Amino acid sequence: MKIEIRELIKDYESYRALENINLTFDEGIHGLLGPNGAGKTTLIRILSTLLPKTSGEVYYDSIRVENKEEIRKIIGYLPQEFSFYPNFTVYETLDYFASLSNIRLNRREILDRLEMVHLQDLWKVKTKALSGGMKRRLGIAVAIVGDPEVLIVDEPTAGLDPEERIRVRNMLSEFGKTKTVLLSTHIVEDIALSCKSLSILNKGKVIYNGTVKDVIKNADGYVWNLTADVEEFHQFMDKYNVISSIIDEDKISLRILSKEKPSLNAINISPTLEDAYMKLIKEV
Ligand SMILES: Nc1ncnc2c1ncn2[C@@H]1O[C@H](COP(=O)(O)OP(=O)(O)OP(=O)(O)O)[C@@H](O)[C@H]1O
Repeated sequence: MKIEIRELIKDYESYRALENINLTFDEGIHGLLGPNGAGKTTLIRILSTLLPKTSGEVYYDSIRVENKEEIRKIIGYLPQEFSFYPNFTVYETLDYFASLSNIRLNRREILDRLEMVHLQDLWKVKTKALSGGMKRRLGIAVAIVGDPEVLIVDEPTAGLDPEERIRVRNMLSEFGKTKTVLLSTHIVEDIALSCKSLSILNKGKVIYNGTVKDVIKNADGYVWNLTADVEEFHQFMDKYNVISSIIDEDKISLRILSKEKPSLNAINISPTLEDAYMKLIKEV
């Protein structure tokens, strides 16, 4: 299913949170990346019919986003913050949310869905006993309970340990094979490892829209590695965008974003998605 966003504007009273957004998403996983306050949650809430837009158009194929009832049948949404009844079991939780969406599932179907998110062995466990990652996976099961065409997820891996992050990413990849998935995050690595395309938002505007590969190419020639002593380190920090610094005995190894070579001993290195993202955000 295709999501088409045209000239979208969102104002919170006098504050413009989204400015002329034009984006199109179809099957596969699309990343939405941006610093805090960029407007990602605002965009996602508009796409999920939870927030009215100020102007512009949003279509799911030919259905307008104003048609809330129809859209809610098409999308599954996993917000950043959510909670379950603590004394419900995993099984009861999924059963309950399915019935809220007027979806009738038999026992086998509920267990099958729990298997999709690798929670089948925990079906009898109360949700209050689940870890953060397990809760997030149950959240995904709830979001996809109606087998939606589109899945919208806001920061699904925040606060998870590396193993759970991989699990959640793999689950989204599996779903994205045939459906449209919109993944909002500020974790650059999640995008690098799972998304076919990427939109970067900053201060309410789209500052990049394209493939992960192309945005990395944009940063070619801009990333430098050099070593400095403590005094030089402070000078570099004042003058350049320093992406990272690692102390190695009495020297400091720096990763710097710069159009020009920052020092004689600087070596040009291949950019990562994080470098490319920082280059755009810092307007280097
Ligand atoms: N209800 C509101 N009233 C006024 N301003 C708001 C409201 N909600 C959000 N904003 C402002 O709109 C801007 C975009 O917020 P939004 O939550 O969409 O950003 P975000 O990219 O999702 O950030 P985060 O990663 O911190 O959630 C921010 O400056 C925020 O302060």
